[in-house]
Amino acid sequence: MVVLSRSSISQFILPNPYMPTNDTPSFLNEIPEIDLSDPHAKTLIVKASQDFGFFKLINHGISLDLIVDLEAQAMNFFSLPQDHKNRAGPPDPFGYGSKHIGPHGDLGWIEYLLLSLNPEVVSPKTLTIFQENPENFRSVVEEYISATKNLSCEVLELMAEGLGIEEKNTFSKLLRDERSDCVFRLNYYPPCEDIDEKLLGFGEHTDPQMISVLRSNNTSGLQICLKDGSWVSVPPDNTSFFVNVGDTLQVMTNGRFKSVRHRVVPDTSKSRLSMIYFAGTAFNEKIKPLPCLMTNQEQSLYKELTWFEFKKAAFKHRLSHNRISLFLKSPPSNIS
Ligand SMILES: C=C1C[C@]23C[C@@]1(O)CC[C@H]2[C@@]12CC[C@H](O)[C@@](C)(C(=O)O1)[C@H]2[C@@H]3C(=O)O
Ligand SMILES: O=C(O)CCC(=O)C(=O)O
Ligand SMILES: [Fe+2]
Repeated sequence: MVVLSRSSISQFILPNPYMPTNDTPSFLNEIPEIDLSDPHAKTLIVKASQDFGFFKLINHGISLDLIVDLEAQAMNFFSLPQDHKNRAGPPDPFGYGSKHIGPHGDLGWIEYLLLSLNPEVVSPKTLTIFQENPENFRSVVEEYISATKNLSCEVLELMAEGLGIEEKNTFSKLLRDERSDCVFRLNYYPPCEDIDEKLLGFGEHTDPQMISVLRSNNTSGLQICLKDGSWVSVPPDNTSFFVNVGDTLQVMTNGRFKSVRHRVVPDTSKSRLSMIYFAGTAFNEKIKPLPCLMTNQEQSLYKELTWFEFKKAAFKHRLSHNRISLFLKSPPSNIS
C-alpha cells in the first residue's frame, strides 16, 4: 500500500515558516460546531465563516453507510498495485497522483484521486479510473457527490440567509448551475514514521472555490491557520463534515467571510483518508462583491474576474500562493 519511500524524503523537506520548531500545534477545542437541525444554524454559520472561515457540521443528514462505503472503496483503490493506479495518472490535472500536488513543484506525503465534475471539462484519466475498477466504485462516488452537493447547497443557503440576503439561493444557484465547475478529491496519506516539522502531507493553502466540504477518517492531521497566524490542529471526527470557506466567497462577501488557510501533517502510525467536495461556480460567473451586501460608503476591496479568469491565474501559482491577492484592487507588494 505505501508507495512513498522515505529514501526520497529530501524532496519533502519544505520550508515551513509557520510551524514552531519545538512546539506541536494545540488542538482547537473551540471549533465552531453547527448543528444543522438548530434554528440558529444560519447565524452560527455566518459567525464561524467570519471568525475562522471554517466549521464542523453535525446532524448533516448524509447516511453513514454511504460514507463508510465510499471510504472502503477508496481504501481499496489506494491498496491496488502501483502500476494499476498509475494507469489513471499522472494527473492532467485530474486523475491519480502521488507526491506531486499541482504542476509547480509542490510535494506532499500523499496519494490522491482528483475528479472534475464539470461537464465541460473531460479528463481521459478520470474515465480510466472508473473503467478499470469495480462498477460500484463509480456508483458510490456518484451517490456521495450528489449528497455532498445537496449539503453544500444547504450550507450556502444558510450563509445567504444569515447574511440577510433576500434571495436565499444567491450562492446555491451558482452551484446548482449545470455548468458549475466543481471538483471531487480523495486524499490518502500513508503513515510516516520518521516525521519532522518540515514534512507535510498537503502544504498550506486556501481553497479557490466557494466552499469545500470535507470528511475524513479518524486520523488527525488537518490544521487551520487562525486570524493571528497561529496554526491549530482540528480534532478528527469521522461522523461529521468540515466546511472551509474558499477564496470565491471571501470576494463575494467583500471580505466578511475569510478563506481559511489550512494544511495536513502526516500521522506517524495511522493513515488518513479524506474526501472533499469543492463547490465552484460556472466558468463564466463573475466573481465580485455582492452589491446587496455593500453598505452605503463601502468600497469593493476586489476587482471583478470570472471564475475562469481567476482559476487560470490561480493555477499558475504554487499551492501556498496568496491567491486572493490576484483579486485585490491594490495588491500588497510583498506577497509571494
Ligand atoms: C498547486 C496547485 C494545486 C491546486 C492547483 C494549484 O496550482 C493551486 C490551487 C491548488 C488547489 C487547492 C485546493 C484543491 O485541492 C485543488 C484541487 C484546487 O482546486 O486548488 C488544488 C489544485 C490541484 O491539486 O490541482
Ligand atoms: O486532506 C485533507 O484533509 C485536506 C486536503 C486539502 O486541503 C485539499 O485537498 O485541498
Ligand atoms: Fe484544501
